[in-house]
Amino acid sequence: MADSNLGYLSLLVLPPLVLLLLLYAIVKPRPVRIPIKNRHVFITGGSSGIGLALAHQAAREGARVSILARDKRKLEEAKETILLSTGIDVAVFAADVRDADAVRKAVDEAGAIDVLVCNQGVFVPRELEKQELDEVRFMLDVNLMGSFNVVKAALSGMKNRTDGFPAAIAFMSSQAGQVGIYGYAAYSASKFGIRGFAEALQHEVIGDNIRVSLIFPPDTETPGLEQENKTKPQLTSIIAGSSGAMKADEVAKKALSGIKTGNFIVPCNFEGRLLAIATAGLSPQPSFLMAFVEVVGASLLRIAALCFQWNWYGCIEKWHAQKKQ
Ligand SMILES: NC(=O)C1=CN([C@@H]2O[C@H](COP(=O)(O)OP(=O)(O)OC[C@H]3O[C@@H](n4cnc5c(N)ncnc54)[C@H](OP(=O)(O)O)[C@@H]3O)[C@@H](O)[C@H]2O)C=CC1
Ligand SMILES: CCCCCCCCCCCCCCCC(=O)[C@@H](N)CO
Repeated sequence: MADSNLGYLSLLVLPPLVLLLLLYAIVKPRPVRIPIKNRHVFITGGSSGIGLALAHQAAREGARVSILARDKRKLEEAKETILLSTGIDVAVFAADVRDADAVRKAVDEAGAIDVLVCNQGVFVPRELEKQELDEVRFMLDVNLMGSFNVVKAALSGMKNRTDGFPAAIAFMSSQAGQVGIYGYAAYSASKFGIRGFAEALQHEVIGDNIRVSLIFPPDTETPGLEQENKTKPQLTSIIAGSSGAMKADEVAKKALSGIKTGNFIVPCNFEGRLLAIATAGLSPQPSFLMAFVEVVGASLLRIAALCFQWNWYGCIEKWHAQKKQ
């Protein structure tokens, strides 16, 4: 009797244990700690919202911080508030990420970067039928091509660093970069594009001990969101409301801790963790425990994903029915 109980027990315990061991052996790139203190953190879009919160936090943790954005006045304001609250003097660079030469000049002047955060972003949600191609191009240029310009400018300096510590390149994506959403055709495309960029880039920079991170925030209270909300289609708000809103400070905290642990996928809230498992795909995963959750959770989360789609398509149908009345 005792023997058969033991048999059942081992049948229950052994498979997950073997799976855990297997995942422990195979996950790559291996886990790392990326130090921030006394290192150069360069943040694009660091004059407002999430980027500004991140600049504050990095400065508070003893990093040397540089921020880049277009508007000189906002940059100076950011510099002032960070100096007041942390005593750290951040370097500011006025440039448009769409201008590759201006970006290169700023990055050269700033000096070799240890932690690069491509956070700049623009978002104008609108049905594609009502959106001009100029607006589509604007989002793709700033969010996607802009990130290429920044990484291209920073890469050789990052590879040639001499302190021996691992470095990081992080991208501020969005949950709209994990699932396409009504009103975000261009925006989602720009953020999905960044994911392909990041996955490929990680292959190319791992040999230089550089870790790539993708951060996926939900709606976050920032000046950008306030602006966006003025013209957001109702259905966009309804669907995006499936994920709870966050404060910029909270997102910055999650982002920085994800970057420091070298995680490729960095979710920011509970819904974000579900999304990360549901969309794990072929992304790298340094944590064997997270890999275990992904493997075990995959089919269950596919069902959850289909329930969300059922709900969203229901909202869209209802909205169309109301419009017809
Ligand atoms: N807020 C939200 O709900 C969410 C935001 N995100 C992402 O987070 C990032 C930051 O968003 P958020 O903080 O809300 O945005 P904000 O609009 O508050 O700030 C955007 C920052 O990017 C800079 N920026 C914009 N365009 C350019 C450009 N062409 N060249 C250089 N800098 C530029 C802005 O400065 P300036 O205008 O002076 O250039 C500003 O510093 C974006 O990538 C966004 O897509 C993701 C999910 C949710
Ligand atoms: C399998 C389970 C799934 C779980 C939940 C799915 C929830 C999806 C919500 C997506 C919200 C997108 C917000 C985009 C915010 C943004 O980027 C704009 N504010 C522009 O900045």
